[in-house]
Formats: sequence, C-alpha cells, structure tokens
Amino acid sequence: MEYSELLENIVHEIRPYFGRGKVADYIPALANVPPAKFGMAIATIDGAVHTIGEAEEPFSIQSISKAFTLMLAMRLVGDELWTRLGKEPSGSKFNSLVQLEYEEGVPRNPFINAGALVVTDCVMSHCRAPRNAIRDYARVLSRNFAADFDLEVALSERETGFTNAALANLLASHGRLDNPVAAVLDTYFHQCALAMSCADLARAFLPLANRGISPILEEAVLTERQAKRINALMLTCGMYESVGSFAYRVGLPAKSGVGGGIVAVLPGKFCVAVWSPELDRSGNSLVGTAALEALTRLTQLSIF
Ligand SMILES: NC(=O)CC[C@H](N)C(=O)O
Repeated sequence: MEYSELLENIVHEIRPYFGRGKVADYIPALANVPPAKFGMAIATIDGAVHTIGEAEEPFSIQSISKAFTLMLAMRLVGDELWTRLGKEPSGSKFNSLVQLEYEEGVPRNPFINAGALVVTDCVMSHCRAPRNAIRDYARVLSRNFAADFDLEVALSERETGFTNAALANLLASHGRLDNPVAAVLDTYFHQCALAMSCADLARAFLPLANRGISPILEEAVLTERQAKRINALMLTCGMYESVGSFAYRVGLPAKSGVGGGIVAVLPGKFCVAVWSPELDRSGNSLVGTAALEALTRLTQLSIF
C-alpha cells in the first residue's frame, strides 16, 4: 500500500473517535486549541516525509520534548545520568508526587515530570544557554530553523505549574538538583512550550529509527546503543500509566505530550508523528492513539 493511501485509510478509520476525549485545560493556554485538529506525518529512513491533514501546523509538543532533552543529556553526560534516575515504568500519573517522596527524590524514569526535571538539570549543568541549546537541537534534528517556543504557553505553565514546582522543590530537598529550582522550572516550561509540527517531529526522531544516524543531517547524532536504549525507554515509559495498553494496542516505542502529539518509532523503517488535541484519561491523544493502532494494524508492522 502506498503511504498516501494508507494515511487516507487511517483518517477514515479514526472518524468515530473524535469528541470522546478532552483537551488539556490544566495549562490554560492549551485549553484554547480547537479539539478537532488532526495531522499525521510518516518519515521513512531515506528521509522522505508523507503527510495528511494538519501535519505542517505547529502545536505545543509538551512532554515529547523530554525525548530531546534525554538525547542531549545522554550525549553530554553519558551513563552517569543513571545514577540520578531510574529506568522503570512508574505506573503513576506523569506528575505524581507520592512516588518521588517514597523513593527519596530518585525519579522512576526520564519521561515522568520529576525525571524530566532531573534530565533538564543535567543539560543545564553542561550548557551555557540551555534553553536555546534545547531549542536549537530540536531545530537541527527537524531541519526547521523556525521552530520556536510558544511564549504564551510557557508563561501560562509558569503561572499555573504548582505541581511541577512542588516536584522540583521535593527534588531539591533531597539534594537532587544542581541548579536553582526556579531556573530548572523555567527551562523545563520552555522546552515543553516548543511548538513543532508532525512533519518536524517525524523528521527529528529519525535517528531513533536509523541506528542513531539522522538521514536529514547525514550524520550520527546518537550511538547505535543510545538509540536502542531510548527506544527501550519509550516503549516502557513513554506513555505514562497506560504504557502497557499502548504497547498492546500499537506495538511501537512512543512518546506523547499533553498538547495531543505522539511520536512513534519503527526501527529500521520509519518515524510517525500524529497530532490530535483531545486526550484520554492518562493524558495521551485519544484519536492519535487510535490512528497509530490503525497504522500498525493496516500495515501489519510493529516491533513485535
Ligand atoms: N504530559 C505532559 O505532556 C506534561 C507536560 C506539561 N508541561 C507538564 O509539565 O505538566
């Protein structure tokens, strides 16, 4: 099946799912996004990109940014990162405080908020202008030099991010942050407020499908081992507390964000990004998950 035909079939299949989820409104600026948006982009490892719907429209990537900071931190600090973080699924909400308290400030994994704050802290200790370093890394990987922060979203999150502030303070109280709490939160809120499109994200994640090599840049941005490890972490921790049911339904390593985006990887073949703002109860795109499920069912392709 041609990719264009495949994407049209997926769009047909997901129609019944619209209206069943809820746009994130705990970040006020995200509550204004029209719920019926849908875009999807598949980037194959030869660098070709196939799109449908609003695949070129930038949206708030939110927790998808946690994969960019993890890639940067693995390059900058290597295995030392794992002295500060775990690699296990949390089984809890992405911004849960309880587990962090029990486990003495060592977050379960880099993809829950507490873990991402630690990863961002690591990046900050190794870069002079970390905010821009994270944005520029996303720009280079996606080859979209116009990709930027949505400052309204960053501000909105700063004004209402009480739970994230509590997580950062709890980390600091256990001596787990090297940088000031306010600075870590500011960098974190900005990385979450990066606005990128499905086409940008599908291109940017290609090194994970291609043994660490970006076909866009024609160079290795990660080692093969790092790419394998990040895929393993996405498979086991990338979709919050519904990571198991996502693997069961879709069968691909993936990372989602409360902006309604999901990026998934099929090593050796392609990266796919989907955007639809209505979320399910775990904070994952409801229509986006259905679209990825249709993708792996119609193509009979998954990692399993
Ligand atoms: N799951 C998400 O996408 C969460 C990211 C969001 N910025 C937060 O910290 O709450």
